[in-house]
Amino acid sequence: MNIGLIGAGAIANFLLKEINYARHEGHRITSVYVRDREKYQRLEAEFDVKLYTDFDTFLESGIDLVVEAANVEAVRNLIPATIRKKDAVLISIGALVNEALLTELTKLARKHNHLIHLPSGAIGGLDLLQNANALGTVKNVSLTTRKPAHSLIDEVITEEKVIFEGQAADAIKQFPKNINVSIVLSLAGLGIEQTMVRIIADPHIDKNIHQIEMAGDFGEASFTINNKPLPSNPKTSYLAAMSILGTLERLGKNIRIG
Ligand SMILES: NC(=O)C1=CN([C@@H]2O[C@H](COP(=O)(O)OP(=O)(O)OC[C@H]3O[C@@H](n4cnc5c(N)ncnc54)[C@H](O)[C@@H]3O)[C@@H](O)[C@H]2O)C=CC1
Ligand SMILES: O=C([O-])CC(=O)C(=O)O
Repeated sequence: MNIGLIGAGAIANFLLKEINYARHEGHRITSVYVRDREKYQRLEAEFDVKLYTDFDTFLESGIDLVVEAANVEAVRNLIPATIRKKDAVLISIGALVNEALLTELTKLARKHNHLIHLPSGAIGGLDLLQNANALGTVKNVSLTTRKPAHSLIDEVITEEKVIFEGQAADAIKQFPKNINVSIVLSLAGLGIEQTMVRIIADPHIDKNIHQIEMAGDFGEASFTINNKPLPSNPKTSYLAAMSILGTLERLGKNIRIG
């Protein structure tokens, strides 16, 4: 499968190394869409890819699927055109807090017979949540995210500080680079208004910690994910990048788990 990548930052570089160097069977990144060709020119030789700054030409470059690893604006601006022509894997899932965009993408995917894959990113438990809510009987879902203070705020603090408490709908608007996980959790469960989020800036940790609690007629479940950050962008967890790889690997399988 020839993959087209949007973005050339921390997650994109992880994917280029893992897919094109390790030569994952059946997958290869062949095209990368960037806004600044000069800045990323070295990638062409390093990973044997072609860079594009024109999005239509990128979409027509012989790719089978698009992976977005850029930001929420890129999802808003580029994925409607993508989904008319290709399947897509999105990681800046926070963009889907916009219900009009979510509806538009759902309609386009159905009309053009394409799939939108939303990897579980830096969290887990989404299979359990969807199963537990099969009868609509999950009552509460909450996420507490704790990150190193410098990833979240400019202020220097010596004690941990709760910097957000409220609905996922508002959390992603205030922290679009840090809490995409709250939106995939919302989409898997109770929606953006009923999924409650707390964000804590902690000056004493070096991991991105996500704690999920859920309760309903099925019982209760809780998950804590202590994520190592990606060295090239500590806001982003290593697992988030790996979840795209995992999603791509599962595409070709005839047995689906979960
Ligand atoms: N769902 C999840 O669990 C997670 C999602 N994320 C999200 O993944 C995205 C990528 O993360 P990183 O690679 O760590 O960020 P990064 O900041 O290292 O890289 C983003 C890259 O995208 C490029 N970019 C931005 N807009 C673009 C556009 N319109 N077209 C082409 N390139 C564009 C930037 O120039 C930059 O090189 C971010 O939106 C981040 O918030 C990050 C971690 C977890
Ligand atoms: O990588 C993480 O731990 C979570 C993150 O940045 C996001 O959800 O946007």
